Amino acid sequence: MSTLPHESLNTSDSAATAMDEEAIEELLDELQEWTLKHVDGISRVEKRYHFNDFAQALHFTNKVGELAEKAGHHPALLTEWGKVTVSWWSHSLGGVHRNDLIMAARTDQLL
Ligand SMILES: C[C@H](O)[C@H](O)[C@H]1CNC2=NC(N)=NC(=O)C2=N1
Repeated sequence: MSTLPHESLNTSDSAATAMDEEAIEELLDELQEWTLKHVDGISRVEKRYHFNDFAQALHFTNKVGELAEKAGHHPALLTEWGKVTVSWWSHSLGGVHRNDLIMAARTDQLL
């Protein structure tokens, strides 16, 4: 069982380094269907969720938005008919932090 969904975000400066790929992949093993992507040279963790129509996809998008606002950590969200793509990375670090994996786990719990 992954502890990720129950962890608090670490916002201290001493924790402000992006994870290397091996460490990210190890944590991704604890999650379902999240993958490591690179966009413009920046790592992110990404998952596509499937729904029956646009309204359900939009509802989920808004729930992710609420989660993000509460945490003060924000994803990229792409809402389409029947699907939502959620991408987490830390803009300030230009890469993936453990916090992003925690947010990924919390996103799964919204379903
Ligand atoms: C001031 C504010 O906390 C920062 O701009 C936050 C907001 N949300 C954020 N979200 C993400 N994913 N990465 C960040 O670096 C980030 N920075």
